[in-house]
Amino acid sequence: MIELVGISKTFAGKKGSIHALKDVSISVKKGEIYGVIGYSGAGKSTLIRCVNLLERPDIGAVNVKDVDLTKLSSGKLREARKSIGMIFQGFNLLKTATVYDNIALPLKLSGLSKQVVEERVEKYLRIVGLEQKQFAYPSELSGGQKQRVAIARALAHEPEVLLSDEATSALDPDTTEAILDLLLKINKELGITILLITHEMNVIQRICDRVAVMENGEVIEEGKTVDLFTSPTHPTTKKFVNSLFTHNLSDELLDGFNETGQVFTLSFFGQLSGEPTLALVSKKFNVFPNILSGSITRLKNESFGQLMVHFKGDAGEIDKALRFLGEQQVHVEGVNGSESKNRRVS
Ligand SMILES: Nc1ncnc2c1ncn2[C@@H]1O[C@H](COP(=O)(O)OP(=O)(O)OP(=O)(O)O)[C@@H](O)[C@H]1O
Repeated sequence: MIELVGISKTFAGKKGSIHALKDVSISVKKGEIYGVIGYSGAGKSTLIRCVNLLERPDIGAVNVKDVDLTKLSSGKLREARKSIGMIFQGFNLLKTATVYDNIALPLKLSGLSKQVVEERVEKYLRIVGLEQKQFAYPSELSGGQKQRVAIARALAHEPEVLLSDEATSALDPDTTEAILDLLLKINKELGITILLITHEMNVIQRICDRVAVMENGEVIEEGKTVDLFTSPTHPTTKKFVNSLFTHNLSDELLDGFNETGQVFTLSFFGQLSGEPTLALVSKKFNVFPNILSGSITRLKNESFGQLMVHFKGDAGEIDKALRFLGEQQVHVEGVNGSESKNRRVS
């Protein structure tokens, strides 16, 4: 549905040129929710703005529905953009217009009849759950309600693709959850493909099928969300994944545990808890696992858990236990407090 092929973008900065995007390629399939995550300055905004050519890449192709938008005349580009909706962190609503008019005015400008405009506004206000607020002004709405209006405005053009530029970044956690649920509903019920950018791993975790991690204008890791959670390879990806799990154990404590055994984080996917597997470990091998901390989180369709475990026992037995865990699709990493050295076992 969306294919960015080898796009690069350079801006002229005060201290020289800034390479915001360096040979970036991503491919978003029809019907999926694709997330791009990165820290500030990674190039996410530039990337998403290239998809509808709000920003024109210096080189590379921007294929949407198999048409390279960079090759289109301005008239054809205007037409092609109709299939791409966009929502923003700051909502971008007209302050002097009611909720109804915020959605209706762009439709009228695109030449739709009065009747179609009315039908669309009503339909999409219903979908975002704001029928009661049609006569309100943006200043009378909460942040979440403003974002719902912006979503209704984008959907009212009946796009096939929705671009979301940090749409939940200005919202509190509960409102973020509600907006993410709405995006899931839009994706599922209306079949709209969603490409979003975010710096929050919980957004990726909750709704994305696939994800690209960006740093310094490059995609440093890309794949299914579940794979990124279970086996992140780049240190930045590991940092994002670990941001969801707080084990709250001091380095001193971990060093102490490592003197009396070995500490590992075990990542479980698709099982509610790792405990049955650990019970098996202690039964099969001469190893005593002691859970130090743990948490379970939900990905879009499955659960993902992480346990920090202290293994006591003979080093050879611990190695056998780790091999066994690897065979059970449990990902294991050694944890050294003060050295924060990680050892991937499987
Ligand atoms: N119009 C512009 N002119 C000059 N430099 C720009 C412009 N837009 C972006 N940049 C620079 O390009 C780089 C990538 O910026 P971009 O906004 O795409 O990153 P980001 O990952 O979205 O970060 P943030 O989350 O802070 O917006 C940054 O160094 C930024 O300063």
